[in-house]
Amino acid sequence: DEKGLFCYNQDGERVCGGEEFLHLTRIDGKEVGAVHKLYVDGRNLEMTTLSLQPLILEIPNMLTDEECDHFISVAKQEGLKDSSTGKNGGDNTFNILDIDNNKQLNVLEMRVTIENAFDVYLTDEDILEMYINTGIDKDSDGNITQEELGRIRPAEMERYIKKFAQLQPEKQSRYSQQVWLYPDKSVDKTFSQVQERVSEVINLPIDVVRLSNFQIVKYAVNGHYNAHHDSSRVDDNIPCCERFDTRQCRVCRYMTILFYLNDVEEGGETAFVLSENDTFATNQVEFSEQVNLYRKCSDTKIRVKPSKGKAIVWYNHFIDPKTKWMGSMDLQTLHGGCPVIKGEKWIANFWLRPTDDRKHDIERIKIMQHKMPRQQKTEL
Ligand SMILES: O=C(O)CCC(=O)C(=O)O
Ligand SMILES: [Fe+2]
Repeated sequence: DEKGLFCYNQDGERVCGGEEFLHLTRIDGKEVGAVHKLYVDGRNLEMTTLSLQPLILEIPNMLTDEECDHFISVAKQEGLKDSSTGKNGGDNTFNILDIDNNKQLNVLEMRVTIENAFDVYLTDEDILEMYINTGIDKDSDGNITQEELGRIRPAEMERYIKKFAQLQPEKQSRYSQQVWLYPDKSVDKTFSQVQERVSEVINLPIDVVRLSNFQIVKYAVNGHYNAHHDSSRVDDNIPCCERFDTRQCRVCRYMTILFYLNDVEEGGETAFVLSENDTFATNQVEFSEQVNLYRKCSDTKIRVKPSKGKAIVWYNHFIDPKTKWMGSMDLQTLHGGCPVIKGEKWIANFWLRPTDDRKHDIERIKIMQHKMPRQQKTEL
């Protein structure tokens, strides 16, 4: 029945309609500390507003202990691999960031150059040590001239930095292991059940919730993830990666639902770097020391403590008032994972992936519905 294709829950009622019916929703967080009580899947849940700018909501016990254990065991079965941010050289070229344009690199400029090219966060001491070990700073003045830079080949530099990052993995921007689960289909009962629950709790149509990916991440001691955005700025010239399979595409994730799968003995909070009253330019912060949660975690105002089964939810994008679909990115969602101090930390990232192209997303949903007949709740 074409007319009943798209359904969502409204005040506990399931309502369905045609294409024009499908829309994105955004929860009204009301005020910080506001608690919204829910009864879902036979359990009482509470959703608390942690912040309005950016909008962050917390739902303790959204997953049961059994569900958490299940996801960890599936992840272990599939096998976890070292995470990477995809920004770690590889082509033996990199941009030299001579910020003051004086044709030489001071220690700060070298630090930023390396961060940008290899995603490795060195201290000033590490950089001076590199100068000594590679002999690049011929006159030992701490400044690298063009001539001195010419003494080292990019490949050699890359090898040095990579070796360094291997020996001190906490200096990478992201130090964790991960695995993607259930690409496209929700063959796993627990997973489809969780999708249904997410749809009810955040009041988003199940079909939109199913446009998602699911990633399990494990952090050991010192594991962390520097502050970043989960999505990207809207850019009409670059399509979302879901729309065209081109190399030049951007990651588009309307929402993030982050589940904590275990209790962490110490550390491992999720930190939001830009909160409520910060009026400074978010563009600047992205490239400042503040993103370096490995060193700066205790400076952040909003820090969420992991707790088994808890979910935190935030909206990486606003809703476009015209299209009622995914609008501009909320720059204040800049966040990351603080270093684990004791124990290990397991999380599941559940990324909702509508793009800024509503028409195309409707096609994606139709294809998905066609491939995967809607399961009845009683079968789950
Ligand atoms: O580990 C955390 O608390 C945050 C993880 C995160 O931001 C991510 O995986 O994108
Ligand atoms: Fe993230």
